[in-house]
Amino acid sequence: MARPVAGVRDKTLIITLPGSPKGAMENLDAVVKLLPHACLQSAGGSSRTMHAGGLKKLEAEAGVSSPSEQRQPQQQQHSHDHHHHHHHGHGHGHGHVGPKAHTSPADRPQSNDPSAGPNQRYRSSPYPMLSVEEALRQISEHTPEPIVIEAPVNPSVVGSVIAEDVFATEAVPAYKASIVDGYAVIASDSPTGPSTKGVFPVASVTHANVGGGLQPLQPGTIARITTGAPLPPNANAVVMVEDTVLASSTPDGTEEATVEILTGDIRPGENVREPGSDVSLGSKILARGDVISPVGGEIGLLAATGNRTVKVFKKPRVGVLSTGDELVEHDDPRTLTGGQIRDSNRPSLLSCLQSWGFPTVDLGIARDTPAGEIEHALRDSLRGVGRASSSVDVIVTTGGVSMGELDLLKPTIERSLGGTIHFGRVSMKPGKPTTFATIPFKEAATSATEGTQQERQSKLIFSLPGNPASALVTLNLFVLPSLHKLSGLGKSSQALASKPWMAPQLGLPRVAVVLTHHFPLDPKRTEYHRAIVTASRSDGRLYATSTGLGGTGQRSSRVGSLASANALVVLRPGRGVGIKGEIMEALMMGPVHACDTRLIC
Ligand SMILES: Nc1nc2c(c(=O)[nH]1)N[C@H]1C(S)=C(S)[C@@H](COP(=O)(O)OP(=O)(O)OC[C@H]3O[C@@H](n4cnc5c(N)ncnc54)[C@H](O)[C@@H]3O)O[C@H]1N2
Ligand code: MOO
Ligand SMILES: [Mg+2]
Repeated sequence: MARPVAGVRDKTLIITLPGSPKGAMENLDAVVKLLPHACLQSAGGSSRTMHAGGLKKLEAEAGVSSPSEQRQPQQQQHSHDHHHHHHHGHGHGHGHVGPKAHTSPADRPQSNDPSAGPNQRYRSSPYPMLSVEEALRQISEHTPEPIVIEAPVNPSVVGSVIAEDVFATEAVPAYKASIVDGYAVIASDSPTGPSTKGVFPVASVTHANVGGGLQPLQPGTIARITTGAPLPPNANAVVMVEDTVLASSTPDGTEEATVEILTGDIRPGENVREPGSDVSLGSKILARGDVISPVGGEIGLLAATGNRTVKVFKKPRVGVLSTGDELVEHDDPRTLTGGQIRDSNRPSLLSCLQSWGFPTVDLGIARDTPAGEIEHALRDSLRGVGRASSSVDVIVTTGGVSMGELDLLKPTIERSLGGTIHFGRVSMKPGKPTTFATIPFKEAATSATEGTQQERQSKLIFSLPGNPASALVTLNLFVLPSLHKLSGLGKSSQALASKPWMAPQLGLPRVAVVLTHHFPLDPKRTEYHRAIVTASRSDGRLYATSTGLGGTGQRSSRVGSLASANALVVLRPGRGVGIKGEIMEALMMGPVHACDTRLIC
């Protein structure tokens, strides 16, 4: 309901906008086309002289460029929100200021309403171009705090982050246990005490799974024992079977009667694990912020200490939706016709998300036409109906975010779902039209920080560009850090404070790599060049080799640029090339290969 308020003081035009980002955008939209004109007027130009041909001169004096100049720098980074489309139409010689008076098509108010006709369609993007860093900051700011759940200790919990310190509910071992197979003995510390060397009657046999009620060991006797079995009362050491020989058998020949121990060097405690010596009862075994890794060590600790469940941060559920009339299921046996293409983004993105350990929901393909199909698919996935059996936390869509008339994601999010688009363009290659939005949604949840009931206010939507390489690169670059934050990664932990090298970072790990050849640079956008990073076996350095150079090698339609790639080399904008031998930053998407440096350099 808010309206922009405007006034002029001296030669300064002052406009106030409402506080909410959505309201500010809408209000700015309403006035932005008039701003150059208003600036010129407030700077002293009269409407009449401007339209009598003095406009160009005044524009030059006021530092406002003409429409043709305006189209050039669209890919530059902008430190503040401003729109481009408002400059279109100047120089057309209209008579009055105000939307109603516009006569030429380019002067008409522009809108993101998909049903708007050609007169009102945007001809330049109204979304400011953000730097990658600013886009990541927006994502971090609008990604909600993680939620705590109690999960069973089993392989499904791998990849989760511990939400509360965990303590041993049982000691390991719970009893005095033998470390070897051999004979439990009563050893002495004293040089004058009885020696373990000699022939001894074998009093009993103890296996690892013996129940209670072991007979105490009498001095002068020994007991056969297996690895891990409890020592009989009185026994304090174990002699390895290798240090003994059979002296005599029972009359029926089925058992040992006496055994000779060949060593006299056995001390009390030898080959014995004291109760709690691996993990003491009540000790802290895992700290808040620790990750339950696929290596198995953390699960092992939880299982060994009697923790049947564990408090972890809930992993976000991610829905993946492809959009576009041209898309055909990748496994459809029919021959493609016309402009049909295989939906490669969905299988590729779902695989990537699953490999990161997140539960996924395949939301299928939503057609651009009939109108409303995309909206319904998004609504269903948020409500947990249709293809999503329960509500998703994050939606990833591909396609429909650029400037085409069937690029419907942005208007659907804003107009139909009441969402807020935090950014709609990023200065990067590939991935320029990447869009990030939040949609209001209420769900009862337990706050990670308070431990109390609170409402999770919004769901996240990442609308990635349809071009396959763009979709996969932006999934890695933008969606992963958000999923990491939602999973509780990076939550403080005392254990981590003492091991700073272990501090988990959000998103892909960053490393320095040596270029094995020249890499071309984009003059304006930061490029995420798909590459294979190998670790040299000889000099301890990492080397990056492109997955494809030349005209089409890194084209954003070429998903093959990601086949065999394990890294994105970050190439800042510039002229010329990144030189062979230069050190650049790379983001690791997969494991490093080991190689012989001579093969690549
Ligand atoms: N006038 C402008 N046109 C374009 C701009 C621009 O700034 N101004 N940006 C270009 C860039 S950069 C990209 S990236 C693409 C982004 O396109 P959209 O996100 O709108 O995606 P679509 O138009 O739906 O499709 C683009 C391309 O990708 C193919 N596609 C879509 N979905 C899939 C899928 N699931 N699997 C495989 N391939 C898919 C689609 O068929 C198109 O070929 O816009 C440029 N245009
Ligand atoms: O920014 Mo686009 O993703 O280059 O093709
Ligand atoms: Mg498009």
